[in-house]
Amino acid sequence: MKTPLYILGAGNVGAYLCYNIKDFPEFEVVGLFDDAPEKQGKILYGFPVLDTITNCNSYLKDNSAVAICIHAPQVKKRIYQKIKGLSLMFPNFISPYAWVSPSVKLGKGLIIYPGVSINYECVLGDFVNMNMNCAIGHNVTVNSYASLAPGVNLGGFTWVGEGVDFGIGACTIQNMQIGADSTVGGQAMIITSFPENSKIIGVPAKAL
Ligand SMILES: CC(=O)SCCNC(=O)CCNC(=O)[C@H](O)C(C)(C)COP(=O)(O)OP(=O)(O)OC[C@H]1O[C@@H](n2cnc3c(N)ncnc32)[C@H](O)[C@@H]1OP(=O)(O)O
Repeated sequence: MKTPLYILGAGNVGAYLCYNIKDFPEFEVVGLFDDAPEKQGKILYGFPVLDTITNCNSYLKDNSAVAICIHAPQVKKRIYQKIKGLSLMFPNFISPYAWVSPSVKLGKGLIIYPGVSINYECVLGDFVNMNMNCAIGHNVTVNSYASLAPGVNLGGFTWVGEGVDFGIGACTIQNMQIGADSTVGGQAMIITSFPENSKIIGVPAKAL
């Protein structure tokens, strides 16, 4: 019997999971939740939008499987804080077309897209998203709620703080530290570490 799955977020990440749910054959999607008024009552990506995320608690029964399908780190964190008191499961959705070294430590609620490679002794916190073709070098730590857009490349021993939002194609050399809640612009090339709440752009990357 398949596990019923509730998807929080009917945007791009939710669409990815709905369209590719066959890659995770143990789950069947019951429906989505989204706070956008225009999405209410619609069928999106083949599944119904059941209600708002604000109202989702009343639908989620004990041991329901839930995927928080949101890119924005702060929004993911806020949603998890709202539902964490319920007895829910937060499975990892790691594409069968990704490569994850067996020595990687995995949190919960991960969404890892096709083409991602993660090398040995990395550590991923909870609710980390990695979009297509990210390449994560050895001994990298990516803390909870961080989101990586397509094609992010992290050098060995990079440390990514909680809630960092990495833009498309951004890179670090080895041993970099990116403070919590920072935003990294598309195509930034990071060659020095940055404190928390930085906005980082350019080649070589500088604080905006
Ligand atoms: C599948 C998908 O679609 S995944 C999503 C892919 N999208 C991304 O990766 C988005 C990443 N976001 C960015 O790169 C954004 O531009 C941010 C977050 C860095 C900056 O956004 P904002 O704070 O709104 O900055 P804003 O657009 O006002 O630009 C401020 C300045 O920075 C420059 N700038 C903005 N982004 C970048 C960038 N990635 N690289 C270099 N310069 C940049 C602008 O040209 C502008 O310069 P100016 O002041 O000389 O005119």
